[in-house]
Amino acid sequence: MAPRPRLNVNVGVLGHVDSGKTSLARAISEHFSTASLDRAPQSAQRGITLDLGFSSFLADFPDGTAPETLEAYDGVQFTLVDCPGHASLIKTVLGGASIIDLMILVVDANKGVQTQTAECLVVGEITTDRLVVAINKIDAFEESVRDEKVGKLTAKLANVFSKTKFKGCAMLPVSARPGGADSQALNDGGPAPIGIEALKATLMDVIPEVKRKRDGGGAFLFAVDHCFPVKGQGTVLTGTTLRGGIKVGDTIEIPHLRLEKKIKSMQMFKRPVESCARGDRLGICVAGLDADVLERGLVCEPGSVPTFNAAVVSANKIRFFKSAIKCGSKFHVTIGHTTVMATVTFFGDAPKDGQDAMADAMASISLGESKFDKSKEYKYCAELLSEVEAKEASEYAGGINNVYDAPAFARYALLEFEQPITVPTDELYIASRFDTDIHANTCRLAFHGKLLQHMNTEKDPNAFRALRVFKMKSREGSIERVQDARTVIGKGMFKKESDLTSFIGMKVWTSNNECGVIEGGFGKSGKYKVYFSNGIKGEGDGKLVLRFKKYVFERDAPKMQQIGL
Ligand SMILES: Nc1nc2c(ncn2[C@@H]2O[C@H](COP(=O)(O)OP(=O)(O)OP(=O)(O)O)[C@@H](O)[C@H]2O)c(=O)[nH]1
Repeated sequence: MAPRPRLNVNVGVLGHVDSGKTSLARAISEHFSTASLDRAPQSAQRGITLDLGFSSFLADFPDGTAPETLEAYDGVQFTLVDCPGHASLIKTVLGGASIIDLMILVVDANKGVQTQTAECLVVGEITTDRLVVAINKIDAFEESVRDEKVGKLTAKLANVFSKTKFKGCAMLPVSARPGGADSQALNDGGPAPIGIEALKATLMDVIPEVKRKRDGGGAFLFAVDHCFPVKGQGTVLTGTTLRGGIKVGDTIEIPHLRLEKKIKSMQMFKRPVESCARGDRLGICVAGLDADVLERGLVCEPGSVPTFNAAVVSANKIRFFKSAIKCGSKFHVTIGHTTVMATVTFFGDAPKDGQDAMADAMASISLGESKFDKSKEYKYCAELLSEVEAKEASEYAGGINNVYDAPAFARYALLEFEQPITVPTDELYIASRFDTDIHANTCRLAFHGKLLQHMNTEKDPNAFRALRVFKMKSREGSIERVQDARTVIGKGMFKKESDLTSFIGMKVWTSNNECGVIEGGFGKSGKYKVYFSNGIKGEGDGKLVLRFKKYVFERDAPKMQQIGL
């Protein structure tokens, strides 16, 4: 009989430099190993170090307390992903974003919220629904005042978090390493960590949620965090299954190398397995692969990960980012394990047909946060988001966007990458500014979102034709005379030499809000005929307004330069 699988829960451990992330990850694992010393047969399975930055512990259900729903599993394993410095933090966390089930945000009790605490919080908001705050180093407070000091800090932090989607999240005081580096390690008889059991009990709350999340299909996708040769066997790729599953004998692809390999064997927690599922930590063994060619990266079902150099994305500003974000500027865009420079063009939702709807749409777009350069990007609208997976776009805007307390902030962007990238098409991304001119103590994460549509202009020079991003334009003229009950002759909108052909069929409004259609030119002086199918009741003040769309990517779509409403 095949061994039962083990449910794996992935926990990102994030926080400001020196807040004690590694000490905490170690304390949780060490504490467990120490506690399990008298249960020798299992101890080998506990506190296994899976890879640099990855450690783990087995959930401990005292006899009879394991939920029935977990019967199909051979226990629950928590994998702690200790995220180090800032740059790698984003890569590590985004690389595994879809598998991080919850995040422990470590806050130094003596320092409170620091710059990177805020950055980590942003990463958490983007990538996970569950957050537990570990207020570390509480040993630094005298025992007589500890409760009072921790209480005050907790209240302060609760206020900070109340503005995020983690409002009301658990906050637990801990000391991962009482006395700090100067004290003896626990193994050497040093003081025991404080608050670890309570923290672990809180982590256990997430188990039912994780179980539900694991039932996901899709093409196999695997985030490799380590690659090494094993003598006589082949090359082993260790990592986390982001989605889908595979079996021994299946073929996998390393997409950025376009290299396909057959799976010889697989291991989970040091035991051979025949298949795997979403969320599993796994070692995949293949033959004939040079371990040096792949350090971190993706493995997928052959052909399921495309290469492209431009993408339409949803875009949400990160509220801690203080510099201007402008159309045409460049950002570092991190998608999975890939970071590449991209030029960005922002645009908003397309207005609905009709004048008022258009005014509404423009107004809601301009309600966004003030640091965007309003003179430019607010004028851009996209009409084909329905063709650009609008469903996903709206779901996404509805979910993530609310995090930022700016419901009207939903917008989209075109990212033009400096090099082609090979990443899954439904990934999250974060755009950041790592330039030196931005001082390191400000948030460098500028905006984020999800890939909606990808394009490869190297392969298809007309790729932007599908992307109908436009600016709203208007022209004003006046009624020269009413020709009959349904037709007026207008003037003052076009020059004598203008070619009116592209304006034929476009809608024109009177100041009474009656709508007619340009039928064609009239005479040779730039005059035109406007036909009102319902008849024209009155001239109003005699003004005629033409509103039309002018396409932003006209260089690629000359025929779509402008279209009337
Ligand atoms: N007093 C005290 N010191 C602690 C505690 N936890 C960690 N430290 C000390 O804080 C320092 C930083 O701890 P680390 O665990 O390396 O912190 P980190 O957040 O992983 O650091 P980076 O990975 O470099 O960002 C070390 O000197 C630890 O010994 C604690 O509970 N109390």
